[in-house]
Amino acid sequence: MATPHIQAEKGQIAKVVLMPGDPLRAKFIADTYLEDVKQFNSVRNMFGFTGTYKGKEISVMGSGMGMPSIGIYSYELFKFFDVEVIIRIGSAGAYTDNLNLFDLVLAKDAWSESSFALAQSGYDKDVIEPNRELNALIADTATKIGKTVHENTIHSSDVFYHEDNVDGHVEFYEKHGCVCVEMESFALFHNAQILGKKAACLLTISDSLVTHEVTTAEQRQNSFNEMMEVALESAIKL
Ligand SMILES: O=P(O)(O)O[C@H]1O[C@H](CO)[C@@H](O)[C@H]1O
Ligand SMILES: O=c1cc[nH]c(=O)[nH]1
Repeated sequence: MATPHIQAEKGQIAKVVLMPGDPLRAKFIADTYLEDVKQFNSVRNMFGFTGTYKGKEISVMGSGMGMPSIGIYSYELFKFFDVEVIIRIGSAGAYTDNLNLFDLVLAKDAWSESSFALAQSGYDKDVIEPNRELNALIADTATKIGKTVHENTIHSSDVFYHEDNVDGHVEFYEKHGCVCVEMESFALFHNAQILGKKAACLLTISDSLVTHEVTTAEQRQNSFNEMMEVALESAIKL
């Protein structure tokens, strides 16, 4: 049955969903990698598609930016559409010069200042883990297809633009061990845990807060092929 934000019937969404923030990246993945594609959502232009990859049914859907947004979509997918696994595939800003543009990071866990989990379920800690078995599968898949992934703690932030009087990338790296920043995983991992489902987060470095190198908006939409291939090759083993 459709929810306020997803206009699909249960059987139209696969058990495994790949979830970029950008709905146009979801469309790019469906157009580039999936066969027999059917669109299942266009509410608020948050595009969702189901198709097959190497014969396995997979869905791909945008999450929007930030925890309130992915909090809604991931909750509805897990709770009302029987989705079992969500692999977020996002962009991230590097907090260390050990990471270069286009490097892949697999979130070992997500540290956050967000009140999302506290408000949602009373969870009062600031770190949440993804599903460990799913992470092991993704790391193993990456190795098998010749891609390097850095498995580290990430910062899942509520804020894209910080003022100078509060902690910035140096402090997030030194105090909390976060190697890069994105804005959704903490809420995704939380929803997966409270609903007994599985989630992971694979990221491509799109810019560096240390060196100030950046990728373009077009590259962020279309050029994250290595991450997409690791996610797809992992998804067919689930
Ligand atoms: O590229 P996506 O998946 O949107 O991820 C990152 O990019 C957005 C900020 O530009 C935030 O959503 C952040 O998490
Ligand atoms: O959340 C994000 C994503 C990419 N780059 C950043 O600086 N922040």
